[in-house]
Amino acid sequence: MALSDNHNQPTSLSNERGSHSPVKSEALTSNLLTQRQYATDHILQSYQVYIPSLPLPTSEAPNLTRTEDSDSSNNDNKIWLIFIHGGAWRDPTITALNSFVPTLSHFLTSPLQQPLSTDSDPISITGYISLSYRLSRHPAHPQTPPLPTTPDRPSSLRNATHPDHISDILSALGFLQRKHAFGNRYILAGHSCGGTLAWQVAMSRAWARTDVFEQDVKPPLAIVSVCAIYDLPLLVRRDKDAEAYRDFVVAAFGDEEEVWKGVSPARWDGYNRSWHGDGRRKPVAVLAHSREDELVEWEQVEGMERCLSMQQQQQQQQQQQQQRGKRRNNAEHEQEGEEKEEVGQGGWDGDFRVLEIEGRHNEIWQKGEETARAIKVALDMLSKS
Ligand SMILES: N[C@@H](CC(=O)c1ccccc1NC=O)C(=O)O
Repeated sequence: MALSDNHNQPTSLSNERGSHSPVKSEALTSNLLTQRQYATDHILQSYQVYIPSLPLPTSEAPNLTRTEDSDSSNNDNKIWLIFIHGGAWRDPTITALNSFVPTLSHFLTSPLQQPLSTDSDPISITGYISLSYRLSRHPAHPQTPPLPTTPDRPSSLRNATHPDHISDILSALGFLQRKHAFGNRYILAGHSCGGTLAWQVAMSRAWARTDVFEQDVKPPLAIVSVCAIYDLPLLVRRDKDAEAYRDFVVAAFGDEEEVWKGVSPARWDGYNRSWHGDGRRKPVAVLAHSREDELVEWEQVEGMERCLSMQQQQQQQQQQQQQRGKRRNNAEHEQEGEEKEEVGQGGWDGDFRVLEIEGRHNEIWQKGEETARAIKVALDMLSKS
């Protein structure tokens, strides 16, 4: 099977989309986005950004420094949306721009942008970002030997291997957190392997070769993973097209199954340590998956659901233990300090939902509607948390 077919011309799909998603709005939406670099070694270390409160750059002064460095109010309810595209860590035809524009269009043209509650200060999105990151090799997209890299000519070669992809995502988040000072006030959304990368941020592992500052990255308030890969060994063990799947996993992660396990979000048992609330809000996740997804099957989301449920149960058990401990302590007139000793070993205190969405794997990012819906669910969960 050619894993790269039928998705690489997203604009040509506009004919199939019907009247609810006019092409014009997508063309307008892409004009709202500006491309920037978060690092300078590779052309793919870039991002697309749209900050509605800022004037757009004019053609006379495209690089004019706007007020964006200081735009991030400390308002707790103003949060950022950061998107990570899919493409099996390697497909150069799925980009930060084309994979995000349909979703962004839905935010900007549908009632999703309306206040979510009757609160005087509802949660709202203050900036939209879509990240690029270095890609692995792809046999269907051969590369002519690129020109040598110089300080003003970053590399364009696609030969990344783990941990380059996650390292770029962490560099980007660190850069953006320093630039816009949004801390943990962001939703990290990703499609397919972009969802995997989003969860790897929440795993907060010291990925080999990542720089120290990247480990200071604050994980998000919410993760929205759409059609995501959660378990690499399970993905490769499938009956159908196993070789094609193995190819892209090996291109990105090498051929050691232990490495595949270590990077799989559904096999991480430390979310309690790596991704917890900030005292005011619990972390929130939406696992959006379609039963029509022909590339990443439903069993992937089931594995992640089991993983998170188990860690939530540990949390509940621990809370019950603490309650019992407190009652005992009260009864025995113990000193306050002792009950604190029981805290810290527990499970994950987050909240998550599996959201069934509709459509085939690539159709979902091409149309954007279901991704926008999943993000809206996360916003609702956040506004109640
Ligand atoms: N278009 C990709 C394939 C792809 O995106 C994919 C295929 C199977 C399962 C998941 C996939 N993408 C996840 O990011 C390729 O050409 O390799």
